[in-house]
Amino acid sequence: MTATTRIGVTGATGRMGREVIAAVADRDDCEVAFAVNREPDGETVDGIAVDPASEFGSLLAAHEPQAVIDFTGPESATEYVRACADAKVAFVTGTTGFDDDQLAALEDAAGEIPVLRAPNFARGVQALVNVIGDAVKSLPGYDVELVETHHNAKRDAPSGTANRLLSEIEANGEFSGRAHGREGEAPREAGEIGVHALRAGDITGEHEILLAGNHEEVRLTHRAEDRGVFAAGAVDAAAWIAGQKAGSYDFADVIDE
Ligand SMILES: NC(=O)C1=CN([C@@H]2O[C@H](COP(=O)(O)OP(=O)(O)OC[C@H]3O[C@@H](n4cnc5c(N)ncnc54)[C@H](OP(=O)(O)O)[C@@H]3O)[C@@H](O)[C@H]2O)C=CC1
Ligand SMILES: O=C(O)C1=N[C@H](C(=O)O)C[C@H](O)C1
Repeated sequence: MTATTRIGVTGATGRMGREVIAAVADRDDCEVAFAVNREPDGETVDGIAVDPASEFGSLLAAHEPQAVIDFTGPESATEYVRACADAKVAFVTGTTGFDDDQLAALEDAAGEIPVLRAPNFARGVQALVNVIGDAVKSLPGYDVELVETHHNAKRDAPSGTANRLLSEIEANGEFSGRAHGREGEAPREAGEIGVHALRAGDITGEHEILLAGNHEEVRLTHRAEDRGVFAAGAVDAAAWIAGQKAGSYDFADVIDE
């Protein structure tokens, strides 16, 4: 008999929180231990009662989940990870837009519990992260432009995924800096990476990297067609992290195992 991973869900009434609860229900080896949101109004999601975030600490103590899955905002994720560290519960976050202090808080917690942070839980994006460095290395001197497109309620720009891809690109080529959007009269500077964030409608999430030079172009595109893809990856991560020791992990650790 496989052990059941009991999962606490934050941001439960948000776009991703709802998907996470549905993804947990799709699996035989996981269950929702509890769900919270900032100020729920007696809501339920898929029959699960959503409690106020102010009760998070006492819910951890009462339900003893093996992991928490968080898709909220950087400030609240930082508060949740501290409470998880105090309760010795593993923490998986897909939240993006962390500043350096918030990233340091996640690192601190990772000294006490397993913490997995991934800006994108789609397996296709992980594949893109794996190959983009080689593509850039193979095409030195080519112009690189990144375009990410998301729904009109997304707060952070560029997306967390874009930042992750940009780190890989920068680590594998000679670039002078990032140019965010463009206007005015100057031509493109050699060595800059163009970065463009589009926000429109309910687009789930698209990332495209264009490499152009030598009278040719290469376009590497990932398009998420459904948020369920991200949620399924996050639940895979929670099931995996429950057995890990304290430390910082990313989605590649889950996929590579
Ligand atoms: N890693 C990945 O694969 C993916 C990552 N994301 C990231 O996940 C995050 C959430 O995205 P999404 O679900 O679309 O956003 P939503 O705004 O739809 O949901 C966020 C939820 O978190 C709650 N929340 C926000 N701030 C707080 C707080 N301070 N305390 C308690 N609860 C809070 C919100 O509550 P309220 O309703 O009260 O505002 C809301 O229910 C974003 O950072 C996004 O970039 C998104 C998709 C995939
Ligand atoms: O906010 C979103 O919706 C998404 N956010 C993540 C990001 O910032 O990269 C992942 C995905 O693209 C959807």
